[in-house]
Amino acid sequence: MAEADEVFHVDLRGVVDLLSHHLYSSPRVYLRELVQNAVDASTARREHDPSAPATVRVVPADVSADGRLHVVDAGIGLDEHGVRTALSTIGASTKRDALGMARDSYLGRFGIGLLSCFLVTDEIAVETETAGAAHAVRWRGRDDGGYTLERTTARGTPGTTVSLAPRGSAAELLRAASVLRLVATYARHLDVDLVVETADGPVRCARARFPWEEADGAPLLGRAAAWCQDVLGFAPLDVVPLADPATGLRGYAYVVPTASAARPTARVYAQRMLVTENDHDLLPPWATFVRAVVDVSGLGLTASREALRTDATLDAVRDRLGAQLRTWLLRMAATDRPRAQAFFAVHHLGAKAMAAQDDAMLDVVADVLPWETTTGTATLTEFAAQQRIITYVDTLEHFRQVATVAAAQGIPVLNAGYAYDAAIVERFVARTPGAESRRMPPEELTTHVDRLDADAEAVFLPLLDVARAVLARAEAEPIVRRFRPESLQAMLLVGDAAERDRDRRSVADLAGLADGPWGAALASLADPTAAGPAFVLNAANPSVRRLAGADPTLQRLALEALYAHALLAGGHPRTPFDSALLARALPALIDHVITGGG
Ligand SMILES: Nc1ncnc2c1ncn2[C@@H]1O[C@H](COP(=O)(O)OP(=O)(O)OP(=O)(O)O)[C@@H](O)[C@H]1O
Repeated sequence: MAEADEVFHVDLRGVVDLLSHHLYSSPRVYLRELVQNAVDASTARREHDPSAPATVRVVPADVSADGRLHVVDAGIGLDEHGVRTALSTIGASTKRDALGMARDSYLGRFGIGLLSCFLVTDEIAVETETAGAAHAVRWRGRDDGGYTLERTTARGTPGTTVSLAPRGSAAELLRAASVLRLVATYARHLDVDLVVETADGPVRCARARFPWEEADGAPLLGRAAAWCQDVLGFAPLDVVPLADPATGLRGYAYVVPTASAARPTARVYAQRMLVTENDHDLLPPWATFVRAVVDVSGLGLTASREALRTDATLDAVRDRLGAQLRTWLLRMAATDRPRAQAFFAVHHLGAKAMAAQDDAMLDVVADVLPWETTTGTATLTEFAAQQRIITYVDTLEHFRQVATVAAAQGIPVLNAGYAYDAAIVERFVARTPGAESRRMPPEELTTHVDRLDADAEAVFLPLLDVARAVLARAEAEPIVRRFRPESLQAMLLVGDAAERDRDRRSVADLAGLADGPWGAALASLADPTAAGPAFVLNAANPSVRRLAGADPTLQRLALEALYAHALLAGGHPRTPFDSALLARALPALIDHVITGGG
């Protein structure tokens, strides 16, 4: 059989269903599409006749005489041929040029927007007329893909009226209250006279200016902040103007007043019509400290017009906007230190995320951001100026373990326990001539405290024996050292390997497996080289010295209480053994004291 060239067949009902019910996230978009068509028709007419009115009138279903919603424009209209080729052909649009490129002056482009009306109605009626036409055209399209077309008497003025009879479930969306809300959401910034008829008379709804268009002379932050409060619901800490001439983008990035780790959101308008209130692609992911509002003409939209199209242009715009935010931050840090400090106090996480990959930002963070150290608060630059080697611990837990003792001994240790900290320290050192860094394992602190001589240690040997028995299940090794502060009776130092080992035992304890065959399997996972946690008693502390001579029962109870206290003070994760000990240690000690040890 000879090869025949055939074309696809289209199941019209399926296509209409797909493009109306499944493309859009909500039936609310029907009004946006109708207003958009009316605005485009007005724009097209004014290209030939600049004095023509740019008026769009919406008559909600509960206000009109016939119970239907009407959108009336004085736009270019369609003749019979236009109705057949544009309105009755799915995917055809008059808003593209000969090459199929969307024209910048129009909002529409795909030739499917009208179908979104089938989300709220079973039939779309259009009455339309072009300038000087002998007659008008009435078209009715049904959601099964069929339509009728007839000529009607010309009114003598061009324009189009689209009418929708509400479908039961969506009727609410065609009533005045919803229409006003939808118009305020999507269309309040459009440059047309958009009027919604209500029972109380016509309401003018558009022509709102964007905050960057306000020219009332008030300072930038004040006037932009009012808009931000009104639309986004918060008072911004600062405002960063955004502009991208290549895509006609203008906007503001508002610095949010509270710390946030979420991806930055942008409220995006395209040619003044709202696209999305929640875009996550326009700004770089590290810009967690802002929420943006932009209007753009040169970025592609998805077919539902509810999101920016992710493509190379969007990637390039994102980079350029990121550069603008970065420049703003760097300039602020260089020229207005108090403001920069206020910014960093809230947004250190976002700034650190940037600094972890950007050298200029790293310099700012090193210079401005305060870090917690055992010798007080300092910037990285200050700390490095005092210490040749930056000693740091890289978890919060480790810092809690070492902070008191290191502070008392004057050992400078930096808390690099938050996200990005350790990476920033390493990058800073790599960029700073002569600087070095060293990550300190917490158990190393025992080498910074004084050992006792054999005679002094002998006094504590019986106490250490009791401690060993008490802490056998905790597998903590009791030792005695002399260290400052004298007021600290004991500390618990858990190193990396010991931490892993504690986790393993915690699992076994919880599952009740410690003594069965699984216990042996888990035990075999233990790191044989692991130094267990060190429970360090302070020989410089008077209570500990007295405890060395106390009776064994009091020693046992007091040691349990000291261990419990060290656990809490170090903020260590607890094994079930620890929890049980924590629950009983203090009550048992109190009991013992009250009953006089009897
Ligand atoms: N109010 C109107 N006045 C004049 N022509 C209109 C009107 N509404 C629709 N049309 C014509 O019908 C065509 C199809 O409209 P439709 O809304 O389906 O698609 P579009 O606006 O071209 O693109 P998009 O799918 O992006 O909305 C338009 O291109 C336009 O030619």
